[in-house]
Amino acid sequence: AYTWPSPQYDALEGLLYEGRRPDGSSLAALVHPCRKRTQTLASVGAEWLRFAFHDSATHNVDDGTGGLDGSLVYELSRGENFGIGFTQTSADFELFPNKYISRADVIAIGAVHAVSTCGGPIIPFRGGRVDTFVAGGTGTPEPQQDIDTLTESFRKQGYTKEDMIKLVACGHTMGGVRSDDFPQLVPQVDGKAVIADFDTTMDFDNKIATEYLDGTTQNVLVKTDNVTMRADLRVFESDGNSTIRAMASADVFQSDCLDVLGRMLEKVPKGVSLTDEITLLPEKVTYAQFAIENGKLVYKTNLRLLQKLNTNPSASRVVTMFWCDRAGANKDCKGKTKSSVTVKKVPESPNISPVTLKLGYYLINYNFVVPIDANESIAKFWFEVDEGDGSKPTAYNNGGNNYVVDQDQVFFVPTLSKVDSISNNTGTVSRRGGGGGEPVGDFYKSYNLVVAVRDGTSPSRVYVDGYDSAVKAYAYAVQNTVDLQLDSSTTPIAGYKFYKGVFQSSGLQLTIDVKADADGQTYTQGFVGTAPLDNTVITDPGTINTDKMSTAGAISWREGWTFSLVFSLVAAAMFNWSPL
Ligand code: HEM
Repeated sequence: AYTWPSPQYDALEGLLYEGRRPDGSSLAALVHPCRKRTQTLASVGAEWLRFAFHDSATHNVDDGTGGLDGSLVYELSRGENFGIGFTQTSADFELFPNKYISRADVIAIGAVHAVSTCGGPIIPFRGGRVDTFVAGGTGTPEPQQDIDTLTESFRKQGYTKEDMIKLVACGHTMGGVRSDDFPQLVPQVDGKAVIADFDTTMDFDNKIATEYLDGTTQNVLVKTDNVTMRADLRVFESDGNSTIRAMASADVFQSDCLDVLGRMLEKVPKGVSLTDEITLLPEKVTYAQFAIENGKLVYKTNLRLLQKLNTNPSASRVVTMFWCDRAGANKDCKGKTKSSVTVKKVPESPNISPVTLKLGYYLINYNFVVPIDANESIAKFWFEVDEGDGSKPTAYNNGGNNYVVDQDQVFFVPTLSKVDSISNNTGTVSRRGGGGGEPVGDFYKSYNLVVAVRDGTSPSRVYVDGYDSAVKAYAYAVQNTVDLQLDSSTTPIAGYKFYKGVFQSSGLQLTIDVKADADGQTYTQGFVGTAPLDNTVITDPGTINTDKMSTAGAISWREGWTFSLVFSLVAAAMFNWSPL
């Protein structure tokens, strides 16, 4: 079962169900709601699904090579990967990989979002795909191929003939053939580029099958006069139309697609093992960290709860964080337990991820900022949600383990750090495995990082391991270690002194592991984001209560009620959104 923290699970779950990076950049918003591109009017979802297929299609069951491994970005000059949709999709995806989410996982999550937002099933997602930086094998099917070649191509990918028919129907229910890419099949209209949709809807539905069967199909790969290019016709009739006939049922269509697309996303090279299925966490702790804000030491975190669509939590709900000190008279809650109510409630639109929306939920974040006395610090925390209706409060305590703060020796201080964009039009970067000489882009980022180290600790080394795979043109990830120096000019705050150093990255999603070697061990704050640094929105810490019991059921107080209610109204106004 899941326990916090599970950095890879947490990261994958976030991109899948929140649809965005921790800093707010949204992947899902590019495709949802089943969007068309402004310029080309192409279905973004169709482009993303095709992208996933073409990356996956190099899987070879005979030697275990290829599959969803991100190799497609190095294979775009091949005839079998023809089309502007691929270039646009690779640009969509390039911002989203990080240390725990490979480029191939982004491609798979993109396909899950695409199918789900256009009305298809929720394809179960497992993560852990491993990226390659070289082009893979060939063998992706092409429309001029005869049925034996097509069948062999799918066999090599690990599919039966029936699977092949299903996959083509499930893929070609979205999008179409472009005059730009296949002018011999689709002529321009009035001198303008067009897309000939495979069926009459943009949706992920059984129309691709029903229209084919009733003879009204507009699918170019069935109808074109250019008989050689009638790949879909050859595929669909290759078993006497029996599979496609079954798929005329809306239910069969959805369940067949769930099955074959699920398997398509799990075609990975031999040796890659995927995670368990990433399911939506009913409660999730995010952004847990020490911080120094307004010259004071605080501990910040966020409890994310699910809320059913079209419902609101009780207006009298009070969400409280409890914690035990790490040192002093109340160490490990031997004396008093501290608590503080949420300082801000932020409901998120269900639209943040089409998957969460389809599951029937939206998310509410309860932010906590609690003042910390460095001499007492914090050892572990948990939450209680009291609906204020007389029912027993619900405890969220990480399955009985509580949320453990593993160390307080070293942490990143965003509010004292800053980032500059530095123009850089001259350099080039080599793309691994070919291409080469890609422009670096117009700028790189220079991060002035400040890290707090507990006074009294005399570290032999304070350093930052940075990782950024969201780099232009799918070049190598930026990966570097920078040693930090004691900054004796900044007065220590709350028992912490500061170290600083500069990290440079041409990427767009730098995360850092902050480390201090001291007392014969390495203290680490892992996987910290570097946005928004000196633009961090600061919320004043809440008030500490020390006289409350810590066990669920024993809480009888209501202070903070008005406080939390006011904040929820402010949050609703600020975000100009309220749950339907
Ligand atoms: C026999 C195998 C297949 C052949 C010959 C084939 C061929 C094609 C061709 C020629 C296009 C038009 C591309 C363009 O104009 O840029 C296309 C589009 C598309 N294909 Fe396939 N395809 C096959 C299988 C699949 C599979 C298995 C999937 C996914 C499960 C898929 C998903 C798509 C999608 C979503 C589009 C629309 C893309 C868009 O509108 O941007 N295809 N396919």
